[in-house]
Amino acid sequence: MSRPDKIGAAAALAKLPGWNALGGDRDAITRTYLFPDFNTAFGFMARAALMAEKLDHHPEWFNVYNRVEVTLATHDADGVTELDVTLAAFMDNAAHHAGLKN
Ligand SMILES: C[C@H](O)[C@H](O)[C@H]1CNC2=NC(N)=NC(=O)C2=N1
Repeated sequence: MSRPDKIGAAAALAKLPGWNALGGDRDAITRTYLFPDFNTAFGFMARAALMAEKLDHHPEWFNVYNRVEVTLATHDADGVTELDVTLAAFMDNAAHHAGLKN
């Protein structure tokens, strides 16, 4: 796949309410989702995983019970690209369908 162009966290965040810059010296975006329970959290992760495979673009994430912390960046571009915006928007939609609490 062709290498996507870096747009940077600030440009991505303008399109993604609810997301934040990771901070530090790394160009990445982050969001924490809270679900009713583990079942809904893991259902969300399963949907996101299938889309990640389809896009060949994968999240960094951490799950404890009903909480899923997600960080997105495009490693090949050393920062945030439109691929991250696409995956983030998909995850937001999936999270709302899964019963997002926050
Ligand atoms: C070989 C494979 O296509 C690449 O390593 C893909 C896989 N998933 C990826 N995911 C993310 N987030 N960034 C990448 O640069 C990336 N590259």
